[in-house]
Amino acid sequence: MSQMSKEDALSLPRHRHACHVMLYADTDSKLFGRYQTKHIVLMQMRFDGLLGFPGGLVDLSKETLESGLSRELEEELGVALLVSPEDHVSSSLAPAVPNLITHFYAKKMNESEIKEVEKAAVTVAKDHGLEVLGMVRVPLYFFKRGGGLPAFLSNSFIGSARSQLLSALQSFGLVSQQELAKATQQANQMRHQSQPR
Ligand SMILES: O=c1[nH]cnc2c1ncn2[C@@H]1O[C@H](COP(=O)(O)OP(=O)(O)O)[C@@H](O)[C@H]1O
Repeated sequence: MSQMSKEDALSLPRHRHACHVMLYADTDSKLFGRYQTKHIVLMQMRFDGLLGFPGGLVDLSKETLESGLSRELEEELGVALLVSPEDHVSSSLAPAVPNLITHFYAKKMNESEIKEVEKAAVTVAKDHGLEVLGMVRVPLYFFKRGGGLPAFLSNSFIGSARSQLLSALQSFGLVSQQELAKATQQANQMRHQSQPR
């Protein structure tokens, strides 16, 4: 991923710009009544079967990065979520799409706000069942045989969504560096094992 500042990205004349956001919250909920889950992180299953973050292309002739992202969120999540310039995390050239810059944001909410988003995404969001097949929570824990975060990371992701997720989990302190290294290593093994022979 070739990162650049938001200002440098905005000064490139012929590039298209896409913005995506990681919504997250702290939680006390216990899985099976026993395992502390600590954090909620939202991603979505896209129409193409790939995992990604909510968001999309913005039109800088009509809107700012943040207002374009809020418009996309309204369509995909069914709620008007304000994303501010302070929520910006990184801007990068897209790995496989020419002339595309992806801007990544992260917004911390509380657990009840996240639940409202999940509810609206199913009930009122225009894109539900079409461009977006469903919101998913990222399992941030480990179970035996690679269950949890390693299994989640062994799925297929759109563009740089997987590396955006990994760097955000680390920089916001949601998963330790050591656990992330273990998760990516196990995920790679799982991907390898599931290749057709
Ligand atoms: O979660 C993501 N992280 C990084 N890049 C993404 C993510 N989702 C989509 N992209 C990239 O951004 C481009 C436009 O995104 P998206 O498909 O969400 O926009 P659209 O709904 O406006 O068409 C995609 O072609 C893809 O390369």
